Amino acid sequence: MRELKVDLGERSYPIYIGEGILDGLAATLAKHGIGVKSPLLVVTDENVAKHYLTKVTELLEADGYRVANAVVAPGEKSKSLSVMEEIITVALEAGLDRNSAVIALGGGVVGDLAGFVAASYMRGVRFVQIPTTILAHDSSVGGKVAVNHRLAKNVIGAFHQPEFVLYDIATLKSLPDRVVREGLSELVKEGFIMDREFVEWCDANASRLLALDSAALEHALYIGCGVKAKVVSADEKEGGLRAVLNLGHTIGHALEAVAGYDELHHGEAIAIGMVGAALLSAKLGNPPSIAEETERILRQFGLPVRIPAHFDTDAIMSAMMHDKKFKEGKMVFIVPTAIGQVEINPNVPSEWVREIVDRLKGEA
Ligand SMILES: O=C(O)C(=O)C[C@@H](O)[C@H](O)[C@H](O)COP(=O)(O)O
Ligand SMILES: [Zn+2]
Repeated sequence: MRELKVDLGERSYPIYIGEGILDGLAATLAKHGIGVKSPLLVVTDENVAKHYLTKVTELLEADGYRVANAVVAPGEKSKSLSVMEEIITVALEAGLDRNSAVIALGGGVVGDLAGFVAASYMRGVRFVQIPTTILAHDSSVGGKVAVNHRLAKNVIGAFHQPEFVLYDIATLKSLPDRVVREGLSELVKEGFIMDREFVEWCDANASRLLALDSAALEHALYIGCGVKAKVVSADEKEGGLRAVLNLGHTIGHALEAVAGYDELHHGEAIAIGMVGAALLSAKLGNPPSIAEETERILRQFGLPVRIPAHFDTDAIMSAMMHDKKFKEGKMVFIVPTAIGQVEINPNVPSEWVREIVDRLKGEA
C-alpha cells in the first residue's frame, strides 16, 4: 500500500492507495477515531451497490458498526438538491448524530454528493472517501463537495475535507470502458498541469492503463493524487494556485451544463475543454505544437476532442458566464504554456473563446 498526505495542518489527512485495502475499512475507520457508537451512512449508486454495498456493510457490521445506506441513480443528475434531501431523510431516520460519519462509496458524483450531505447535515459531520473510479482520484481529494444547479455545475457546495481517502485498485477492475477512458482524461490532466514526465509516462503506458494493469494504475493514481495533494495543500480554498486544477473545465463545465449533464461524461467534457484551452494558448502566442500534442494524447485514450456539432454556441457561451471561473465580467482560463506547465489567464476576451468553441465544433 502507498500513502500520500494532504497537508492542511490539524486537518491533514492521508490517501491510501493499494489493491485489496477495502478489506481493512473497519480498522481504518477505528484508526481515524470513527467508532461504533454512532451509526454510519454509506452513500453509493446503483452500479457500485451491486458490486460492493453488501461487502462493505458486512465488513463494517462484523466489527460492530451500525450501517444505513442511500443508493442513488448513477450519473451527474443525482448531484441535485432534491436527491440530497432524500439522503438527509435517510440519515435522520437512521439516527445519524454529530459523531456519525458519511462514507462516499463510488465515483465523483457520489463523492461530491455524499460530501455535501456530510458538510451540511447537522452543520457538518465527518466523511470518508472510497473512490471506485479513476476519475474520482481527482474529486475524492481536496474537499470540493457540491451539487449542480440546472444552469451551472457545482454552484451549490462547500469545502469539506474527508477524514481519509481509501483507494482500492481492485474496485477499478470492473469499470466499463467509457468510464475508464474519462478517468484517464483527468489523470493525464494532472500531468498537463505540472508534470511533463508524467504526461510522457501516460503516453508510453496508455495501453497498460486502458487494460487496467494493476501496477500501472497504482503508479498513475499515486502520481495523479500526489499532484492533487500538493496543490490542495498549498491552496485549500482556491485563492490562487488551486485554480490550475481547472484546466479544461471552463469550456468543459459549460458543455456538461448544455448537455443537461447527460450526453457527455465529465472526463469527456474536460478532454474537449483541454483541447480548447490549448488552442487558446496558441492564439495567445504559444507554440501550436501544445494543442497538437494535447489532442494526440487524448485521442490515444479514445477521448472526444471536438464539441458535438448540435451543441449551440450561444448556449455554451452563456453557460460559461454562470461558471465560478467567470469573475468581475471576465473569463478566467487555465492556459497551457508548455506540456506540463500552465498559467492562469484572468482576462480572456469572450470573442476569442467563441472563436475557439466554433473551431471545436467545426473540424473532425
Ligand atoms: O479540485 C479542484 O480544485 C478542481 O478543480 C478539480 C476538478 O477536476 C473538479 O472537477 C472540480 O470539482 C471542479 O471544481 P469547480 O470549483 O470548478 O466546480
Ligand atoms: Zn474535473
